[in-house]
Amino acid sequence: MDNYITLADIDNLQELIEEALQLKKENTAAEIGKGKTLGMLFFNPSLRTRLSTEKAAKLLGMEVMVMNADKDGWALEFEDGAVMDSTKAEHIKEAAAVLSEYCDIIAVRAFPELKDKEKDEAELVIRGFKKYASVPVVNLESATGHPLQALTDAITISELKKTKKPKVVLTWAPHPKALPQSVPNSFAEIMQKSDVDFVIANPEGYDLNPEITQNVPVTHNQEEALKNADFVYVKNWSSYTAYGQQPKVKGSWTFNEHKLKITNNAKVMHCLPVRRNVVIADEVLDSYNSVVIQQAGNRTFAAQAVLRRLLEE
Ligand SMILES: NCCC[C@H](NC(=O)CCC(=O)O)C(=O)O
Ligand SMILES: NC(=O)OP(=O)(O)O
Repeated sequence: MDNYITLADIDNLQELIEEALQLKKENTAAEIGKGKTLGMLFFNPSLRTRLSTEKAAKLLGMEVMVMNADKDGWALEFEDGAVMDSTKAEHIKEAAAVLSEYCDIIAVRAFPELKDKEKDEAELVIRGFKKYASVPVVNLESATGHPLQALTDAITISELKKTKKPKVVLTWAPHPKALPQSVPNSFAEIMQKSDVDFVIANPEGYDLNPEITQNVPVTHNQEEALKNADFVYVKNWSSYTAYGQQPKVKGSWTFNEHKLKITNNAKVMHCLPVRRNVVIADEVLDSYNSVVIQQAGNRTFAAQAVLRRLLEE
């Protein structure tokens, strides 16, 4: 593996899932990362990604450096040929090259601004690092994807499934803020690479990028979709068509006990952080059906499997 920027960087998903589960079982420190450094740059907040990736790197024997790039770093310019006479002090060309002098792997989190679809889809930050770094680059959630989260999600489903081909529903839920499509995009992508019966339920106006969802059935009827579900992945996202906006929604989409009862006693997933009683009701999050903590725990092993692949190159 040369980089981990999108799920297309995984050549054999099943193998990577099995490796991660093996790492979970072994839980022993390795030597492969000895003398190597992971540098993580965060342009947005994080709890899980930051700590699970740091833990994963340390389990592999790596040193870790973390920077809150939005607060502590120089404002970066990404445009080629820019005349830098305004607020941006450093160009990505130098920043990525210099980081490559200090780090053996660079990992970056950079959310979308959700104002300009074309700009967000250009993935200037993560692609800028890829272009100008001379070491592997890892996506810690970018404008359009969160592949470490998706790998974790696939690992968790693989661990918990009771049938060969479980029914998995990705359902939209309300949220007070406009959120990225990154998590649902990557989840939809990884489910299409998995042996599952996959359906997406979202209100009108919230269909994800059709280039990502492709032939996945999309329904605007949440209750219909939830019937017989073995796994329900609850997540809010802002509109893709009315880009970054939050069009008015009919009915209640909060995932509560009533919705859970429609399913086949489904395991309930969420990437976290979750707004309780807006996205998912307490009665569900605090029930046996919720696997969000196990899911977050698996972030370590997903990151460990990916970092190990990158170190092996
Ligand atoms: N990395 C996991 C989710 C990150 C982000 N959620 C958030 O920003 C939630 C913030 C809040 O609830 O205020 C998202 O949906 O992509
Ligand atoms: N799920 C996830 O990426 O969590 P953080 O935003 O806390 O890293």
